[in-house]
Amino acid sequence: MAPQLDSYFKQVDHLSGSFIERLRKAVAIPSVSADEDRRQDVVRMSEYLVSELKTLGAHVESRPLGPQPGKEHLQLPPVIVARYGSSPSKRTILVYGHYDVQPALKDDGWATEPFELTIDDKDRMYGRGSTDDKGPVLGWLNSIQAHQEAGVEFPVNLLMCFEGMEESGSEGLDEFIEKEAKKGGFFDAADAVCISDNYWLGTEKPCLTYGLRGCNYYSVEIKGPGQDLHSGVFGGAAQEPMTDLTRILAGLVDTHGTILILGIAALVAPLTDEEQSLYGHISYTMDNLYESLGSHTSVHATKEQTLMARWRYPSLSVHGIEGAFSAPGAKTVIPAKVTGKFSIRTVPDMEIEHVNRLVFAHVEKAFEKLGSKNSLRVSCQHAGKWWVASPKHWNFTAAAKAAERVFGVPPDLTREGGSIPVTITFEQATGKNVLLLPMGSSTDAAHSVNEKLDRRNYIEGTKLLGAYLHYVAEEPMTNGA
Ligand SMILES: C[C@H](N)C(=O)N[C@@H](Cc1c[nH]cn1)C(=O)O
Ligand SMILES: [Zn+2]
Ligand SMILES: [Zn+2]
Repeated sequence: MAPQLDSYFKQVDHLSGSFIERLRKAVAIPSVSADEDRRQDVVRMSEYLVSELKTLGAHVESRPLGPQPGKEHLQLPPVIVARYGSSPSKRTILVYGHYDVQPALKDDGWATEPFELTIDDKDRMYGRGSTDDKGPVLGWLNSIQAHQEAGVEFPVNLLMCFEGMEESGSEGLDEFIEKEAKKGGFFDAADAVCISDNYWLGTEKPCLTYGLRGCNYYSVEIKGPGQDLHSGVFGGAAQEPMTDLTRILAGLVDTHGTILILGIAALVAPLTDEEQSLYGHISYTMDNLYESLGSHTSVHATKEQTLMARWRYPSLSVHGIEGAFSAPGAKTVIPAKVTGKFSIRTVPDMEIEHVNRLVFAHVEKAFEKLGSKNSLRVSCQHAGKWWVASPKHWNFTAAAKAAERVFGVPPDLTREGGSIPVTITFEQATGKNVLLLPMGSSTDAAHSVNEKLDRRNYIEGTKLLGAYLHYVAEEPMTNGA
């Protein structure tokens, strides 16, 4: 099956040095979507992709999305759409990825410069965006190049959609996808969708992923004094926003991960016996978790509880406080205005608006109980829905064959604790099956300090993406295709 794959694999190995250079150039562009001052870099990253895709002979368009809602002085970064091949006799696969990254500063605790790809003696390639999501996005480009240089016919028509706001709620993308999925739109011809933007459960075994949690992201702003104050002069005389905020944040979740907001637990779909029986078969150990955590500070004692906590139950994380004193030293300041940030990862059957109502009511009641003269504003910054699909589709069968061919083991079927807000939009707008096909491993530290992608995952992952397209081309037209 898929007889030309060996030539393709050989060419990927042969080109591996230039693929790493491609990633090095991408990591060097600090395309942080959350930072207004970096918006030009996000645009520069889109231009880099356009130029690479044009060199590969793809048809490419950079589509503007207009001003950013709520920050009208800022233009949203463009969506890059591209097409490689348009043969009526081939299947058409739509792939999505994002070229923006999470913020990163060397002072956060990085061992190397975050925007310089640094490869250590174990072939770990450190750099912001290496695994999330520049490596996987470039994997598709690498795959095109290796086919060309190996003289192997590209097995499908490839449609690409690369966005620059995923780490900031995929602003503007839902409407774009809905429009382009309609008759005559750029994505109209898609037979299935593939997204490479999540991670293996461990470090050795590949995964195919059929579920994601959603994410509702909140801000709680508390303000009182007209400006920051001297705590010696005003401490005891002024009501302090930081005191109010920390008390509110402390009442959201307990040490064991239980969400303390009334009504949240009741929204979660009950666990069935059938679902419960799935977890024991997954190749995962508590040691895998400890390795990813870099510690033994887990909430749960067993792998089943841990996987369920990550995939099928909600979690609440407190992320930070804007306006609070956070530098080294001992500044005796009373901050005048502070904004706490927290998010809830949502699961079936939690609806975005219902969760919002419960959160707002909880925070407002908690603030009222404090009897403070300060003022409160609570809002949802962005929200994306959870997604669970059927893995019994030719799209998944093809990916499973590809994973086994490249890595020599059948992949695990997993869900993912993170969120990719547009996944459900692609599914609903195109009416086609969506597969998540991760490249990176559980130790990659996406969003954290020292994010990395192992050379093996990048190069074998490029083989995986290409092999998947070959097996897609061979799959019979069943299961709604
Ligand atoms: C899984 C994916 N690579 C990812 O990191 N997604 C982000 C998206 C996000 C940001 N805010 C809300 N969702 C994530 O899961 O945090
Ligand atoms: Zn991310
Ligand atoms: Zn991502």
